[in-house]
Amino acid sequence: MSTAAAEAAAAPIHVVAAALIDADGRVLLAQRPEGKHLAGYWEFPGGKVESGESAEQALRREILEEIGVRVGAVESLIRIPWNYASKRILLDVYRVDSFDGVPHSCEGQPLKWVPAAALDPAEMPEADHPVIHALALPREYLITPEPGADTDEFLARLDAALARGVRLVQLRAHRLDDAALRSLATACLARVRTAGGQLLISRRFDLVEELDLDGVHVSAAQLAELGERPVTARRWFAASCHTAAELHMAHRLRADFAVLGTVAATASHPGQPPLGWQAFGALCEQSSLPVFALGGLAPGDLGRALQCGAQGVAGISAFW
Ligand SMILES: Nc1nc2c([nH]c(=O)n2[C@H]2C[C@H](O)[C@@H](COP(=O)(O)OP(=O)(O)OP(=O)(O)O)O2)c(=O)[nH]1
Ligand SMILES: [Mg+2]
Repeated sequence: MSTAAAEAAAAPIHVVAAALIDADGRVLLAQRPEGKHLAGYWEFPGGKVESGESAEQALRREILEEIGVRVGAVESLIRIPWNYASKRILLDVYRVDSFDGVPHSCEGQPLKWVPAAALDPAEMPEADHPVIHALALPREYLITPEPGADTDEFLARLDAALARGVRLVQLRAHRLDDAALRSLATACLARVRTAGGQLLISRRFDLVEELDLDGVHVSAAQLAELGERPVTARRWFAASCHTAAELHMAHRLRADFAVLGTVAATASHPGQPPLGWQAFGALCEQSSLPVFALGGLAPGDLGRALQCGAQGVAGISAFW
């Protein structure tokens, strides 16, 4: 193979797609036509970026051509590198909340609106499964500090974070005995659920069903030991990662999202050399999972994280 041919073979097909969301929080899906790759599956409208076009230009063109609406502001949601048997794609998905016109089928493809919470991976292409998770996840992920003796103060801090808008929380309590952990997790769950949020527990996947928690977040060391996904599909399965190999392992074990760090230097992990934003961004781009940036960050770092292709920012002290 010539060098040019090898490069062409190595470059994935850049596909842009829109998660078009209406005022009721429903997402527009289109059915792929007979005779094409992934025929019959329901996809996000979109198509290939043509030469000379930016991703956003391609998105606007494809959406106008396929469903006849003019797209307003767009927000990058997730970029998914994916290998099908017959082709490699980079599925570049944007969230579109504002558009002009009523979507209609311009190319004969059936369309339907589906509530975001009811998107069914079984009827969508495999590359789209991480998009379903990205749509369901917020931009901020709060990880609690290790609880001290004062439970009331801990719960008051949690209430304050929820009042500030936090909706995804990981209870990270490694030093409590089982009885105290069960009791604190139950108290946290009630508060988080009242706020319309979701509670994951650090490491203890054995407690997820028993306490009806929303999921588990495992350490990188646990990830290496697990043979399979430790919770059912209706719970979150998240993993802490620091390297490309760990992100790959998280994907292989069917994790729903990852937390990647340490991005910046932190007082809590002084020995750990930070990745920096550039290396963080490069790892994020290679991963097909939604990835939260962690380590020495504050909620104000969200913009930077999104530029790197992250789902959002995670943190302990600055978020608590
Ligand atoms: N538009 C879109 N394509 C998707 C999604 N998920 C997914 O795997 N794909 C794949 C299917 C195709 O291989 C490729 C999209 O290309 P396309 O729609 O422009 O092309 P096509 O297969 O219709 O083929 P062509 O005739 O245009 O060459 O990306 C998705 O959600 N939306
Ligand atoms: Mg298309």
